[in-house]
This record gives sequence, C-alpha cells and structure tokens, in this order.
Amino acid sequence: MTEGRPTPPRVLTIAGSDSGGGAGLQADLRAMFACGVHGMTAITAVTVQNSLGVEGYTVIPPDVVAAQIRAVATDIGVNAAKTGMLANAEIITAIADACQSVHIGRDGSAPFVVDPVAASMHGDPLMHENALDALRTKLFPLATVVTPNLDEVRLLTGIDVTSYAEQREAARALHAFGPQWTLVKGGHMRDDPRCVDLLYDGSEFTELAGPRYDTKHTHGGGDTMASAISSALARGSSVPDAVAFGKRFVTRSVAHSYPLGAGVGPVSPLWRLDGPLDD
Ligand SMILES: Nc1ncnc2c1ncn2[C@@H]1O[C@H](COP(=O)(O)OP(=O)(O)O)[C@@H](O)[C@H]1O
Ligand SMILES: Cc1ncc(COP(=O)(O)OP(=O)(O)O)c(N)n1
Repeated sequence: MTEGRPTPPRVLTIAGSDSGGGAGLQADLRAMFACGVHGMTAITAVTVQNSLGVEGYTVIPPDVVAAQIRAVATDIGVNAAKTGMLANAEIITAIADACQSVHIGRDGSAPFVVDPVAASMHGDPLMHENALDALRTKLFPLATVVTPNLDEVRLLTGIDVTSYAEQREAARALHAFGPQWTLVKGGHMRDDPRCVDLLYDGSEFTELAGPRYDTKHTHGGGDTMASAISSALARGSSVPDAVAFGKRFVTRSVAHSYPLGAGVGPVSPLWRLDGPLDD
C-alpha cells in the first residue's frame, strides 16, 4: 500500500451554499482547488439561488455550524479559514467560540479571513440585521484580514465611499473594530478604471490596482478573492503577498467569467487549469 502524496495545505470555508454554483461555498471550493489547497466546508445556510437572484434561504442550527468547524479542525487540521454568508448573530457567536477553541484566528493561530457578506450582488439580503453588531464585536477582533465591499463598508461604518479619500477613512474606521489588516475592496466604485482595493494595517496604506473589465458577469468575485487570499496564507505567504496574489487571481477570474442562465454569470478561477482533457 502506498502512503500517497504529501498532504496539501488545508483551508476551511465557513459559508452558505449557492444552488447556482456561482458564489458561496461552491465558488470557494473552486478557487481553493485552483490554488492547490484542500478545501473544507462548515455550511451556515442553504440558499435557493440562480443567476437572477436569491429566492430564499434556510439556516443551519448554530451548534451544527460549530460542530463542523471542530470536526475538521481536530482531525484534518486547518492552515487557514475564511467566512462568507453567516446569516445571523447566533451563528456568528457560535463560529467565534468554535474558532477560538480550535485556534483559528488572531495571534499565533491559523490565519482567518473574514469576508462580511451582507447581501447578494442583486441586493437580496443574506444576513439578518442583528448580525452586524456580532460581526463587529465577535468576529472582527479574531480576523487576520477583513475584506468588505463598499456596500458592506456602508452597513458596518456608515461611510459611503465614493473616492479614494473616503476609502482610506473607511479602512481606518474598520480597523478600529480589531482586525489585524483591513482590505476595502473597490469593485463597486464603477467610475474607477483602476479598480483599486485598499489594504491597511493600522499605519500604512497599500493600493492594489488592476484593470476593470466591462462585464456584468462578476458573481462570486468576492468569494473567489477571499478564498485565494486564504489559500495563499495557508501556503505560507505574508498578508501583503497573499492579498496581492488574491487581487491578481480575482482580476484574471473576472477576465474569464462567463454567462450563465438569464442573469449574472460567475467569475471563473479555472483559467489556471485550462488545457485539453488528455489523461
Ligand atoms: N469589472 C471588474 N473588473 C475587474 N475587477 C473587478 C471588477 N469588479 C470587481 N473587481 C474586483 O473583484 C474583487 C471583488 O470585487 P468587489 O465588487 O469590490 O467585491 P464583492 O465581489 O465582494 O462585491 C476586487 O478585487 C475588485 O476590485
Ligand atoms: C451563498 C452565497 N454566498 C455569498 C454570496 C455573494 O455572492 P455575490 O453576490 O456574487 O457577491 P460576491 O461573491 O462578489 O461578494 C451569494 N450570492 N450567495
């Protein structure tokens, strides 16, 4: 019997399911696979969703979400973790407790990327309003890096970002909630051809720019980016290197997005695996 190949880095996504396969844990696993890590899931909610939007969702009981985290961490091990749709405050509290008990997040533990998903790109809510405070007080202090888009920035800080100066103001405000690093994504500043995301560690700002593609098919872009960052962290990159990789990765994934259904299609990380099916 062969012992097989060495175990790859392992990354846990704590997220919801997208039945259309474009975002959520389906996008996370696809990106992780393309980044050469083993992806694992703690499912928080099951959405009824397609390219036209989210018709509804049902949540997983908080103790079951926590049990999934503990099960994979205590046996398989977690080199980095990320969050996506978390649905409500009770689930967030259970996740924060479980992550601390298995050493995910913050000083000396596995890196933890908190993507505070609040709504789908169609504007359908993916989070109860009681979740905002739990995100700020329970999860952000555990985060290695938080990765809000501009809608999430507005909900979390009240700041409506329309300029680079306001993007900096928002990064400072988010940093005050306790994450080690803050990445304010700029994809929603549609007039900005440089598509600048801003990284902040509490003292220095770093701008990450990339071309803006003229496409509506960007479903799952945030999930793909956070998964690429988590994968790079699991593979040993520093936070600035992992975020720079995540930016390059998502930019190419947007460039390779495709139409699906009658609405918005997904970004695709599978450009990394392009080629014929031989054997
Ligand atoms: N049309 C686009 N072309 C290239 N990059 C994009 C485009 N739209 C978004 N991005 C990039 O994709 C990433 C996620 O985008 P953003 O829209 O800000 O967050 P979210 O997908 O969470 O709503 C960011 O790096 C952003 O700059
Ligand atoms: C289950 C689930 N999780 C997350 C999302 C958000 O996806 P999307 O609307 O495409 O936004 P980003 O991935 O770009 O942040 C979802 N729709 N469903």
